[in-house]
Amino acid sequence: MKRYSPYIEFDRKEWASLKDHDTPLSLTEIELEKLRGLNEQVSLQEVEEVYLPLTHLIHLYVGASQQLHQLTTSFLQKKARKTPYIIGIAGSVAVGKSTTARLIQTLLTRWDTHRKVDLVTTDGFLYPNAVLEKKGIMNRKGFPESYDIKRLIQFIGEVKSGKPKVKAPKYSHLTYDILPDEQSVIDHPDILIVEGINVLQVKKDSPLFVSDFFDFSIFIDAEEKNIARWYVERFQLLRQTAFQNPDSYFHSRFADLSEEEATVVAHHTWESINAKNLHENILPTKGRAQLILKKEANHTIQNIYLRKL
Ligand SMILES: Nc1ncnc2c1ncn2[C@@H]1O[C@H](COP(=O)(O)OP(=O)(O)O)[C@@H](O)[C@H]1O
Ligand SMILES: CC(C)(COP(=O)(O)O)[C@@H](O)C(=O)NCCC(=O)O
Repeated sequence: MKRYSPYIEFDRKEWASLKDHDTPLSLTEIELEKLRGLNEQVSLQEVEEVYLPLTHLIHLYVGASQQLHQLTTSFLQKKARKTPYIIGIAGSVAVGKSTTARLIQTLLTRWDTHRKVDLVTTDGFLYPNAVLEKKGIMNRKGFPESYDIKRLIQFIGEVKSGKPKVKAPKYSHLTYDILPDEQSVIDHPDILIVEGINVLQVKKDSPLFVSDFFDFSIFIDAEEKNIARWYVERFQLLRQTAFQNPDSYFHSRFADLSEEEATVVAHHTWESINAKNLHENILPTKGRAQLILKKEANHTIQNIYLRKL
Protein backbone atom coordinates (compact mmCIF):
# COMPACT_ATOMS: atom_id res chain seq x y z
CA MET A 1 0.00 0.00 0.00
CA LYS A 2 1.32 3.46 -0.90
CA ARG A 3 2.03 5.55 2.19
CA TYR A 4 0.06 8.83 2.42
CA SER A 5 2.20 11.84 1.59
CA PRO A 6 1.16 15.44 2.14
CA TYR A 7 3.21 16.36 -0.96
CA ILE A 8 2.53 16.20 -4.69
CA GLU A 9 5.70 14.91 -6.33
CA PHE A 10 6.97 16.20 -9.67
CA ASP A 11 9.94 15.01 -11.64
CA ARG A 12 11.87 17.77 -13.33
CA LYS A 13 10.16 17.31 -16.70
CA GLU A 14 6.67 17.52 -15.21
CA TRP A 15 7.63 20.58 -13.16
CA ALA A 16 9.27 22.31 -16.15
CA SER A 17 6.09 21.85 -18.18
CA LEU A 18 4.28 24.09 -15.66
CA LYS A 19 6.33 27.06 -16.87
CA ASP A 20 4.25 30.11 -17.69
CA HIS A 21 5.10 31.00 -21.28
CA ASP A 22 4.52 34.70 -20.60
CA THR A 23 7.42 34.70 -18.15
CA PRO A 24 10.51 34.66 -20.36
CA LEU A 25 13.91 33.62 -19.03
CA SER A 26 15.21 36.86 -17.63
CA LEU A 27 18.71 35.95 -16.53
CA THR A 28 21.96 35.96 -18.46
CA GLU A 29 24.94 33.62 -17.96
CA ILE A 30 26.91 36.60 -16.55
CA GLU A 31 24.19 37.33 -13.97
CA LEU A 32 23.95 33.65 -13.08
CA GLU A 33 27.72 33.42 -12.59
CA LYS A 34 27.48 36.15 -9.91
CA LEU A 35 24.74 34.29 -8.04
CA ARG A 36 26.42 30.87 -8.05
CA GLY A 37 28.06 29.91 -4.77
CA LEU A 38 31.43 28.18 -4.45
CA ASN A 39 31.21 24.60 -5.77
CA GLU A 40 27.66 25.16 -7.07
CA GLN A 41 26.81 24.17 -10.63
CA VAL A 42 23.39 25.62 -11.38
CA SER A 43 22.83 26.15 -15.13
CA LEU A 44 20.58 28.46 -17.16
CA GLN A 45 18.62 25.35 -18.14
CA GLU A 46 17.95 24.65 -14.46
CA VAL A 47 16.87 28.27 -13.97
CA GLU A 48 14.41 27.88 -16.81
CA GLU A 49 13.10 24.43 -15.86
CA VAL A 50 13.02 24.66 -12.07
CA TYR A 51 13.37 28.24 -10.83
CA LEU A 52 11.06 30.00 -13.30
CA PRO A 53 8.03 27.80 -12.54
CA LEU A 54 8.88 28.09 -8.84
CA THR A 55 9.12 31.88 -8.80
CA HIS A 56 5.99 32.14 -10.94
CA LEU A 57 4.14 30.06 -8.33
CA ILE A 58 5.50 32.25 -5.52
CA HIS A 59 4.45 35.34 -7.51
CA LEU A 60 0.88 33.97 -7.65
CA TYR A 61 0.95 33.22 -3.92
CA VAL A 62 2.17 36.76 -3.14
CA GLY A 63 -0.76 38.21 -5.11
CA ALA A 64 -3.25 35.94 -3.33
CA SER A 65 -1.78 36.82 0.05
CA GLN A 66 -2.00 40.55 -0.70
CA GLN A 67 -5.68 40.10 -1.67
CA LEU A 68 -6.40 38.15 1.51
CA HIS A 69 -4.73 40.87 3.56
CA GLN A 70 -6.86 43.54 1.85
CA LEU A 71 -10.03 41.55 2.49
CA THR A 72 -9.21 41.17 6.17
CA THR A 73 -8.40 44.84 6.66
CA SER A 74 -11.57 45.86 4.83
CA PHE A 75 -13.58 43.45 7.05
CA LEU A 76 -11.96 45.07 10.08
CA GLN A 77 -12.76 48.50 8.56
CA LYS A 78 -9.12 49.49 8.68
CA LYS A 79 -6.82 51.01 6.07
CA ALA A 80 -4.83 48.28 4.28
CA ARG A 81 -1.11 48.51 4.95
CA LYS A 82 1.03 46.25 2.82
CA THR A 83 3.08 43.77 4.84
CA PRO A 84 6.08 41.93 3.45
CA TYR A 85 5.64 38.40 2.16
CA ILE A 86 8.15 36.20 3.99
CA ILE A 87 9.86 33.14 2.53
CA GLY A 88 12.02 30.76 4.59
CA ILE A 89 14.74 28.62 3.01
CA ALA A 90 16.13 25.73 5.09
CA GLY A 91 18.53 22.82 4.55
CA SER A 92 21.89 21.43 5.59
CA VAL A 93 25.19 23.28 5.74
CA ALA A 94 26.76 23.07 2.23
CA VAL A 95 23.57 21.99 0.46
CA GLY A 96 23.46 25.20 -1.59
CA LYS A 97 20.89 27.31 0.25
CA SER A 98 22.65 30.59 -0.51
CA THR A 99 22.65 30.03 -4.28
CA THR A 100 18.97 29.06 -4.29
CA ALA A 101 18.10 32.07 -2.11
CA ARG A 102 19.99 34.52 -4.34
CA LEU A 103 18.44 33.07 -7.49
CA ILE A 104 14.89 33.24 -6.12
CA GLN A 105 15.57 36.78 -4.89
CA THR A 106 16.83 37.94 -8.29
CA LEU A 107 14.03 36.30 -10.27
CA LEU A 108 11.29 37.62 -7.97
CA THR A 109 12.46 41.23 -8.45
CA ARG A 110 11.49 40.97 -12.14
CA TRP A 111 7.76 41.32 -11.40
CA ASP A 112 6.37 44.86 -11.10
CA THR A 113 4.19 43.98 -8.12
CA HIS A 114 7.18 43.02 -5.94
CA ARG A 115 10.35 44.74 -7.10
CA LYS A 116 11.92 45.02 -3.67
CA VAL A 117 13.09 41.60 -2.48
CA ASP A 118 15.53 41.46 0.45
CA LEU A 119 17.53 38.52 1.73
CA VAL A 120 18.91 37.85 5.20
CA THR A 121 20.83 34.83 6.43
CA THR A 122 20.34 33.53 9.94
CA ASP A 123 24.08 33.13 10.52
CA GLY A 124 23.99 36.84 11.49
CA PHE A 125 22.00 35.75 14.54
CA LEU A 126 24.70 33.33 15.74
CA TYR A 127 26.25 34.48 19.03
CA PRO A 128 29.68 36.05 18.48
CA ASN A 129 32.62 33.63 18.92
CA ALA A 130 33.53 35.31 22.23
CA VAL A 131 30.09 34.38 23.61
CA LEU A 132 30.20 30.85 22.13
CA GLU A 133 33.63 30.36 23.73
CA LYS A 134 32.39 31.64 27.09
CA LYS A 135 29.45 29.24 26.94
CA GLY A 136 31.85 26.42 25.91
CA ILE A 137 29.91 25.74 22.70
CA MET A 138 32.36 26.82 19.99
CA ASN A 139 32.13 23.29 18.55
CA ARG A 140 28.32 23.58 18.43
CA LYS A 141 28.13 26.38 15.85
CA GLY A 142 24.87 25.94 13.93
CA PHE A 143 23.15 23.99 16.74
CA PRO A 144 20.00 25.65 18.19
CA GLU A 145 21.81 26.92 21.31
CA SER A 146 24.38 28.80 19.20
CA TYR A 147 21.75 31.27 17.90
CA ASP A 148 20.12 34.25 19.58
CA ILE A 149 16.75 32.96 18.42
CA LYS A 150 14.76 35.55 20.40
CA ARG A 151 16.54 38.31 18.49
CA LEU A 152 15.82 36.54 15.18
CA ILE A 153 12.11 36.20 16.01
CA GLN A 154 11.95 39.85 17.07
CA PHE A 155 13.67 40.90 13.84
CA ILE A 156 11.23 38.97 11.61
CA GLY A 157 8.25 40.10 13.68
CA GLU A 158 9.26 43.75 13.24
CA VAL A 159 9.73 43.39 9.48
CA LYS A 160 6.41 41.55 9.12
CA SER A 161 4.55 44.17 11.13
CA GLY A 162 5.71 46.88 8.72
CA LYS A 163 8.34 48.58 10.89
CA PRO A 164 10.76 50.64 8.76
CA LYS A 165 14.56 50.25 8.77
CA VAL A 166 14.86 47.06 10.83
CA LYS A 167 18.49 46.11 11.49
CA ALA A 168 19.93 42.60 11.19
CA PRO A 169 23.41 41.61 12.38
CA LYS A 170 25.88 40.21 9.85
CA TYR A 171 28.17 37.16 9.88
CA SER A 172 31.41 36.71 7.97
CA HIS A 173 32.47 33.26 6.79
CA LEU A 174 35.94 34.78 6.32
CA THR A 175 36.45 35.83 9.93
CA TYR A 176 34.14 32.99 11.09
CA ASP A 177 32.48 35.49 13.40
CA ILE A 178 29.84 38.20 13.68
CA LEU A 179 30.91 41.51 12.10
CA PRO A 180 30.56 43.83 15.11
CA ASP A 181 30.37 47.03 13.06
CA GLU A 182 28.15 45.93 10.21
CA GLN A 183 24.40 45.50 9.91
CA SER A 184 21.88 45.03 7.12
CA VAL A 185 18.92 47.39 7.09
CA ILE A 186 15.61 45.95 5.98
CA ASP A 187 13.25 48.72 5.01
CA HIS A 188 9.73 47.73 3.91
CA PRO A 189 10.56 45.08 1.32
CA ASP A 190 7.75 43.57 -0.74
CA ILE A 191 9.30 40.17 -0.04
CA LEU A 192 11.86 39.08 2.56
CA ILE A 193 13.76 35.81 2.15
CA VAL A 194 15.16 34.34 5.37
CA GLU A 195 17.77 31.65 4.69
CA GLY A 196 19.40 29.38 7.26
CA ILE A 197 19.73 25.86 8.58
CA ASN A 198 17.41 26.61 11.51
CA VAL A 199 14.46 28.50 10.03
CA LEU A 200 11.94 25.66 10.37
CA GLN A 201 12.99 24.62 13.85
CA VAL A 202 10.56 24.66 16.76
CA LYS A 203 11.35 24.84 20.44
CA LYS A 204 9.05 23.22 22.98
CA ASP A 205 9.02 26.05 25.52
CA SER A 206 8.81 28.94 23.05
CA PRO A 207 5.49 30.72 22.41
CA LEU A 208 6.58 31.73 18.88
CA PHE A 209 8.70 30.12 16.16
CA VAL A 210 10.57 31.80 13.31
CA SER A 211 8.33 29.94 10.85
CA ASP A 212 5.17 31.47 12.36
CA PHE A 213 6.02 34.52 10.24
CA PHE A 214 6.55 32.59 6.99
CA ASP A 215 4.12 32.81 4.11
CA PHE A 216 6.07 30.18 2.18
CA SER A 217 8.92 27.82 3.00
CA ILE A 218 11.40 25.75 1.04
CA PHE A 219 13.67 22.91 2.19
CA ILE A 220 16.67 22.01 0.05
CA ASP A 221 17.27 18.31 0.31
CA ALA A 222 19.96 15.89 -0.89
CA GLU A 223 21.38 12.53 0.12
CA GLU A 224 23.71 12.97 3.06
CA LYS A 225 26.62 11.27 1.29
CA ASN A 226 26.38 13.89 -1.48
CA ILE A 227 26.20 16.85 0.93
CA ALA A 228 29.21 15.47 2.81
CA ARG A 229 31.17 15.24 -0.46
CA TRP A 230 30.15 18.82 -1.44
CA TYR A 231 31.30 20.02 1.99
CA VAL A 232 34.72 18.38 1.59
CA GLU A 233 35.08 19.59 -2.04
CA ARG A 234 34.19 23.13 -0.96
CA PHE A 235 36.68 22.96 1.90
CA GLN A 236 39.40 22.05 -0.64
CA LEU A 237 38.39 24.99 -2.84
CA LEU A 238 38.36 27.33 0.18
CA ARG A 239 41.84 26.08 1.17
CA GLN A 240 43.12 27.26 -2.20
CA THR A 241 41.18 30.55 -2.15
CA ALA A 242 39.60 32.11 0.98
CA PHE A 243 41.96 30.39 3.47
CA GLN A 244 44.97 31.94 1.67
CA ASN A 245 43.68 35.36 2.76
CA PRO A 246 45.51 36.34 5.99
CA ASP A 247 42.21 37.76 7.32
CA SER A 248 40.61 34.31 7.16
CA TYR A 249 40.02 32.65 10.53
CA PHE A 250 41.27 29.46 8.91
CA HIS A 251 44.46 30.98 7.38
CA SER A 252 46.84 29.97 10.15
CA ARG A 253 45.01 26.68 10.77
CA PHE A 254 44.40 25.25 7.32
CA ALA A 255 46.05 27.26 4.51
CA ASP A 256 49.22 25.14 4.54
CA LEU A 257 47.57 21.74 4.83
CA SER A 258 48.21 19.21 2.07
CA GLU A 259 45.19 18.00 0.10
CA GLU A 260 45.13 14.74 2.08
CA GLU A 261 45.38 16.53 5.45
CA ALA A 262 42.61 18.97 4.44
CA THR A 263 40.34 16.06 3.46
CA VAL A 264 40.81 14.54 6.92
CA VAL A 265 40.04 17.88 8.66
CA ALA A 266 36.97 18.55 6.49
CA HIS A 267 35.62 15.03 7.07
CA HIS A 268 36.12 15.44 10.79
CA THR A 269 34.32 18.82 10.92
CA TRP A 270 31.53 17.43 8.79
CA GLU A 271 31.03 14.32 10.93
CA SER A 272 31.51 15.87 14.37
CA ILE A 273 29.47 19.06 13.83
CA ASN A 274 27.48 19.47 10.62
CA ALA A 275 26.28 15.86 10.08
CA LYS A 276 25.28 15.62 13.73
CA ASN A 277 23.31 18.86 13.42
CA LEU A 278 21.73 17.62 10.19
CA HIS A 279 20.41 14.47 11.91
CA GLU A 280 19.38 16.03 15.18
CA ASN A 281 18.00 19.42 14.17
CA ILE A 282 17.73 20.02 10.43
CA LEU A 283 16.34 16.88 8.77
CA PRO A 284 13.49 16.62 11.31
CA THR A 285 12.18 19.97 9.98
CA LYS A 286 11.96 18.86 6.33
CA GLY A 287 8.30 17.80 6.57
CA ARG A 288 7.31 21.29 7.72
CA ALA A 289 8.33 22.92 4.43
CA GLN A 290 5.75 23.82 1.82
CA LEU A 291 8.12 22.89 -0.97
CA ILE A 292 11.09 20.51 -1.08
CA LEU A 293 13.75 20.76 -3.79
CA LYS A 294 15.68 17.48 -4.07
CA LYS A 295 19.20 17.78 -5.46
CA GLU A 296 21.08 14.86 -7.00
CA ALA A 297 24.78 13.94 -6.86
CA ASN A 298 25.67 16.38 -9.67
CA HIS A 299 23.89 19.26 -7.80
CA THR A 300 20.92 19.32 -10.21
CA ILE A 301 17.37 19.47 -8.85
CA GLN A 302 15.50 16.46 -10.20
CA ASN A 303 12.43 16.23 -7.95
CA ILE A 304 10.13 18.84 -6.51
CA TYR A 305 7.57 18.18 -3.78
CA LEU A 306 4.78 20.68 -3.25
CA ARG A 307 2.61 20.45 -0.17
CA LYS A 308 -1.04 19.81 -1.02
CA LEU A 309 -3.12 22.73 0.20
N1 LIG B 1 35.10 28.91 5.81
C1 LIG B 1 34.54 29.60 4.81
N2 LIG B 1 35.20 30.66 4.26
C2 LIG B 1 34.62 31.39 3.28
N3 LIG B 1 33.39 31.14 2.77
C3 LIG B 1 32.69 30.09 3.27
C4 LIG B 1 33.22 29.27 4.33
N4 LIG B 1 32.29 28.33 4.64
C5 LIG B 1 31.22 28.57 3.82
N5 LIG B 1 31.46 29.60 3.00
C6 LIG B 1 30.54 30.18 2.01
O1 LIG B 1 29.39 30.61 2.74
C7 LIG B 1 28.17 30.38 2.02
C8 LIG B 1 27.14 29.71 2.89
O2 LIG B 1 27.49 28.38 3.14
P1 LIG B 1 26.55 27.43 4.01
O3 LIG B 1 26.15 28.15 5.24
O4 LIG B 1 27.24 26.11 4.14
O5 LIG B 1 25.23 27.27 3.19
P2 LIG B 1 24.89 26.70 1.76
O6 LIG B 1 26.02 25.89 1.22
O7 LIG B 1 23.67 25.85 2.00
O8 LIG B 1 24.60 27.90 0.95
C9 LIG B 1 28.58 29.58 0.80
O9 LIG B 1 28.53 30.44 -0.33
C10 LIG B 1 30.01 29.13 1.06
O10 LIG B 1 30.77 29.04 -0.13
C1 LIG C 1 27.60 29.19 9.99
C2 LIG C 1 27.06 27.80 9.75
C3 LIG C 1 26.46 27.25 11.03
C4 LIG C 1 25.99 27.83 8.65
O1 LIG C 1 24.89 28.63 8.94
P1 LIG C 1 23.76 29.00 7.84
O2 LIG C 1 24.19 30.26 7.15
O3 LIG C 1 23.69 27.89 6.81
O4 LIG C 1 22.50 29.19 8.63
C5 LIG C 1 28.14 26.84 9.21
O5 LIG C 1 28.71 27.37 8.07
C6 LIG C 1 29.25 26.55 10.23
O6 LIG C 1 30.08 27.35 10.50
N1 LIG C 1 29.22 25.33 10.83
C7 LIG C 1 30.15 24.95 11.87
C8 LIG C 1 31.15 23.92 11.43
C9 LIG C 1 31.96 24.35 10.22
O7 LIG C 1 32.93 25.11 10.36
O8 LIG C 1 31.59 23.93 9.13
